[in-house]
Amino acid sequence: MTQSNIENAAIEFVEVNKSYGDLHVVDNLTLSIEANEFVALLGPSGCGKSTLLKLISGIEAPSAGEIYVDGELVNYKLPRDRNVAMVFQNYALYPHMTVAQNIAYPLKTGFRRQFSAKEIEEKVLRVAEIVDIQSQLAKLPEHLSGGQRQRVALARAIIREPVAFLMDEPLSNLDALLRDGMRQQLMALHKRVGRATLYVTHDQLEAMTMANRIVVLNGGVVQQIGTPREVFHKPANMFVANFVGSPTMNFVRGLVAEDKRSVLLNGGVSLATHPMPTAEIGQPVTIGLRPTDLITARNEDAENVLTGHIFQTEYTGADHLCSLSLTGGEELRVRDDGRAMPNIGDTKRLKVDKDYVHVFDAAGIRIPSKAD
Ligand SMILES: Nc1ncnc2c1ncn2[C@@H]1O[C@H](COP(=O)(O)OP(=O)(O)OP(=O)(O)O)[C@@H](O)[C@H]1O
Repeated sequence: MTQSNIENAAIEFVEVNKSYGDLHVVDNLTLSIEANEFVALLGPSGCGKSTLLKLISGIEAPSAGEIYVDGELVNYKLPRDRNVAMVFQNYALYPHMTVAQNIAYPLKTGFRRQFSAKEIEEKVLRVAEIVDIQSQLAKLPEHLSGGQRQRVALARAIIREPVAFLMDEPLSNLDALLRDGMRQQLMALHKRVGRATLYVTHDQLEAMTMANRIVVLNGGVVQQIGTPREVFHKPANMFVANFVGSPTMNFVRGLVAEDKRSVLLNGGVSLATHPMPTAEIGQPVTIGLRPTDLITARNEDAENVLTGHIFQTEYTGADHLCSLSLTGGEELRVRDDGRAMPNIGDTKRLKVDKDYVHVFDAAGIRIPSKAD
């Protein structure tokens, strides 16, 4: 088939595989990205994120499967004939060209060569204004800051009016403060330009704050595809649970109780969960509790309460992270929601709502509950 079956998909992968020799880098990926959608590819170094962008742009060819851009099969198309624009981490600007020449470059090459000099000048000015770089047009890239170079790279991508933007860690060369600002600018830009964006990052905060949907990858295998809320609140497995969210989720061991609507931790504490019809009574499980979901229990609270001693504290400015040793011997990190300085050796009673008790089986897969 040379036409995609899915209406409105800007990019579509159908059963795509990619190997480099014996190394399997993309494992049977099927994914469709709508026009206007902002999708983050999130995963650790080497999990195959950049490879996916290279497959769409045509820098690499898939070992098997089909890739569609704007409904058209592109497997056999040259990179310059695929209407997508890459934005790289290192900006990839031409050092001997001015900012204006860099931005204009895509209009003078490939299949968009039909513009007059005046039209090009007008378009350059228009996109330079979109990214607020219009006062720097005559400069060479070496005379720009990192943030300004990144905006030139964006302008050069926008001027092509592509079906999709492919962004490979575009903010990772910027310092933390600039990155925060650029993140907001990129989101505003996405709203304004309104094209499908596939955004590669290993930074879960970037993915959570910017994306409509997140594809979590590990070792070339999709772990979960979902909205930021879905991957945060209903992680499909322990990899996702651990990779998304900061500070990272705590994991403690336990068993499924007889009612299949609670778990028993080592040390005998019982935590209520939503009903888990597919769980087996006595099944060994790992229980995931986010440090931010454990709150100080009130005196009258008796259910879903954990007690432990503080053995370490970390001050973050906004709050304290306390490491606790529980009565059953397990350890937990918790965000201290009080203003007072916690002390080593203090006893803490913590309460967790059953909505926030995540249960995983021995293979690390989420045990679904009736609330899922
Ligand atoms: N041309 C190539 N030849 C052989 N192996 C490659 C090639 N390109 C990438 N790889 C390997 O494929 C795997 C995935 O690489 P990829 O660049 O897609 O990872 P990534 O998730 O983008 O990582 P990072 O965040 O570090 O950029 C890695 O193990 C990498 O070493």
